[in-house]
Amino acid sequence: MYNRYIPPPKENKASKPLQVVPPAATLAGFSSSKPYARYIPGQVPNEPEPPAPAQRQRIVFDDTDFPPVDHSKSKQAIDDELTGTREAKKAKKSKSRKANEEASGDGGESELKEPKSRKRKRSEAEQARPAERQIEENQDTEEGESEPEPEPSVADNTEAPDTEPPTTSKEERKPKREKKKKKRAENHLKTDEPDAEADEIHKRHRSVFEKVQKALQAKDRIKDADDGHKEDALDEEAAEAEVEHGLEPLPQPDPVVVDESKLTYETLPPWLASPIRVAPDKTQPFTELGIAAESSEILASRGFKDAFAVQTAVLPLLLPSPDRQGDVVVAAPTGSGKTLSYVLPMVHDISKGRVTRLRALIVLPTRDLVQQVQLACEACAAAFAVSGGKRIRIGTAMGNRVFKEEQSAIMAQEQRYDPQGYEQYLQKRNSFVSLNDSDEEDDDLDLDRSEPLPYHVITYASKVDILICTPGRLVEHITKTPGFTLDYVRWLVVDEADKLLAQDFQQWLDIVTEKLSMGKPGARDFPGSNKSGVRKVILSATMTRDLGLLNELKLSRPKLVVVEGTKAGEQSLPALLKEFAIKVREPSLKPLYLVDLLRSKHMAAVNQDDAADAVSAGSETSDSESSSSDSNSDSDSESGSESDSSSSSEDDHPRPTTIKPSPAMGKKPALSTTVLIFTKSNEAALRLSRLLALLSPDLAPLIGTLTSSTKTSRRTRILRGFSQGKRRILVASDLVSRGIDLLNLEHVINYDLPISETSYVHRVGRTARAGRRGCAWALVEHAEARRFWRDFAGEGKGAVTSIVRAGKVERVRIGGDTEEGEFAEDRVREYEAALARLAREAAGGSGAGTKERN
Ligand SMILES: Nc1ncnc2c1ncn2[C@@H]1O[C@H](COP(=O)(O)OP(=O)(O)OP(=O)(O)O)[C@@H](O)[C@H]1O
Repeated sequence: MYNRYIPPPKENKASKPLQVVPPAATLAGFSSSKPYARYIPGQVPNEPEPPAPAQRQRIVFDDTDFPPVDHSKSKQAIDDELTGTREAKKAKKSKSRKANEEASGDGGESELKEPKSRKRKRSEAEQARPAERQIEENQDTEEGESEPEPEPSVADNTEAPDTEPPTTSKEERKPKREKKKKKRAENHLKTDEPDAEADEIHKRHRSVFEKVQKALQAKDRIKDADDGHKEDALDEEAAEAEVEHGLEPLPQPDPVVVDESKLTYETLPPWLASPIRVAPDKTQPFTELGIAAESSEILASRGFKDAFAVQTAVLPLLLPSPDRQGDVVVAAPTGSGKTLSYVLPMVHDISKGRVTRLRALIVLPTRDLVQQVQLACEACAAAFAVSGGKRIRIGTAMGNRVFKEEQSAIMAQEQRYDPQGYEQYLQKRNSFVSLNDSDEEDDDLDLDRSEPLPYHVITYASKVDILICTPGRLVEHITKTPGFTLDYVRWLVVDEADKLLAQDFQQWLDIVTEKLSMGKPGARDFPGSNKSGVRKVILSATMTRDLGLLNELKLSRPKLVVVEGTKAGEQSLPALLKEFAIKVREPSLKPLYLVDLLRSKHMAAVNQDDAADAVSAGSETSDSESSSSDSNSDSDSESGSESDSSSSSEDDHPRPTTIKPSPAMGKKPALSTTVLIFTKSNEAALRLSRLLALLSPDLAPLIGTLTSSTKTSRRTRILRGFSQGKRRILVASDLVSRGIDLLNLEHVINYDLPISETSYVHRVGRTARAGRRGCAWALVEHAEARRFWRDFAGEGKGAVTSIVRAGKVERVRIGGDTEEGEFAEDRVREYEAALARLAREAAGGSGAGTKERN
């Protein structure tokens, strides 16, 4: 807020060239749509000087170019002072000139030039004075000084002053000002050195100019850096915002350079420091890796023709070999085939036995993953049953049924004739009843309460060789299921290990490792070899770097397998994944950006070429089969959705297939590809899927919603519909971000950004699996731009991402109906109406915002 003094044009006064600078380059804090004049020191015009423009000008000065002036004085006082100063200076200069002439003996040539340039400088100084005054005023305001308001501009009264009216009246201020003037005049007279006061002011000017120059330089630097991605740089506004406040950049300490190689070798144990590396594109026939030809054929018929890279490295470590074998830790990208890498050798080993005992535990964090791994186990069990091996029985424990049902599905009880044992049982029971005289019923222990027949005892036996489970349910069986024992277990697999280790559900790991450390002699012997013990296989696409957590697993002679090109702590994305970022300019209209993306040309099938080959493992389910099973499973009741966990449950599970047009739809679907949209919460997923259906009714039948509260049977139905191409859009919370294998999924959209790099890797890793192509999209709001580019994309200042990718995240402009990216009014109205309807539905109890519809 200041008054501007605009000097009248001065005729016949040569001035330094004025360069018109576009408004974008205005000083911080000076915003104007008009161009302003800029003084370029040292630049001499070739053409005759144009007359000074009559309009108002902004002038940028070089602080060395004019003498400082006390702007609090009247014009007359300034002129007087300048004359005095000039005369004093003249005298001083002629003195020094004389001295110079004497010293240099140049014959007075410089004397001829000097008056001209001095004259020009003075003329500019006079012209510049008002602007200089403005800058000083600004500084004064910043410093909190209460300098008196300057007199209104002499030259320009047309522009109303920006300043607030002063709190004291002019009459009151006048005497004060006059006093000051007098004092200054006295000082001026008193001192023999008239430049002293001027020097002081000069210093202040210099400090202001230095600040201004620094701000300009900082702005130029940022502008230069941004030039590369000018148009679509999502973070450019954030960077500009830094400069616009006129803040000087604070001095920053030099970044600490971490010597990773040194760290790796000095601080990591050898097995972590020197992993086994495998090229990501390596493949090898299963027969070359020690799998019998007969079994390999069955595997091929199920879609597993050759071993994937990670399998070529892990199988030799886990299949029987004369070497001393140890535990295996696998850190490989999403969709690289980690599941088969442990299931194959495990089933191979167990199928050599005869008796069914619990030999293997596979621990996973979610029910969906349990079901998925069950499918892989079933496929491998079939492959090894042909070569005279035992048909492996596979069970699940994940809490999707009442506990008693689960108990009887994994444990069998028999009555065995044993009079002596029966006697002992009676004694034990009597002492137990007298000690715990309680009527309390505990349904969970029903199995234990079964009465033996007279002269018989009850014995328990495992119904399954492999138990695939969630950690919580495993602990329940260990503590509550009679006869459930880990004594014979010789395989422990922890998949999605970083998640399971970070969240120690019911101290599951302590309980399990304790049980595994005990055992009867010979119970853990591997058939056909002299080896004994528990083999541990630990896997994740985002393996933890926390040695403390890894130590809890009590690994024995571990080996680490990683995919080439990654270092300790890095997480690779699938090689055929392409990533895109869309700038959301108007966050309140974000759903419209999503609609536009779904409608854009980018939402096309990306695997059409190889679609015919892509029918994946075990995808025998035909459309007719699936539609009949679909109608059977329409009930949302959870109980009874699985009759026997040890039997094959293939019909209940989604099958990865290529996209087929659904006969039910009978016409070309509104979307030619498949999309998984991630939101930040269950509620957000439910709301977005409803909103999407309201905004694009033709997409409504294709949309499915998956949240952590979706019942298992409904979840299964939705996933099956998706893999059959009936549903093409899944809106989900992070529930499905880990492990879930939807082979026909081609696009992942991060509608809400994930909370961490790890979460980003798992989310986008739902596509581009098993050597197929896929695309990941992120809708990035302005406020999220910095985090997205730095943490996820690994671009820009201070990028610290641990994500390793083949390419770069591409910027794509999508959203809006006009050139400028604005949405047409009718679309905005339509959106607002949809929102209002959503609100009404939620308030009216139809629960659109919270209830699952699809
Ligand atoms: N050798 C193979 N040949 C063909 N397909 C395979 C092979 N191995 C695995 N697959 C398929 O690749 C897909 C991904 O495998 P899998 O689910 O094991 O990946 P993953 O590495 O565990 O991924 P995530 O880390 O996301 O859990 C599955 O559909 C699986 O059937």
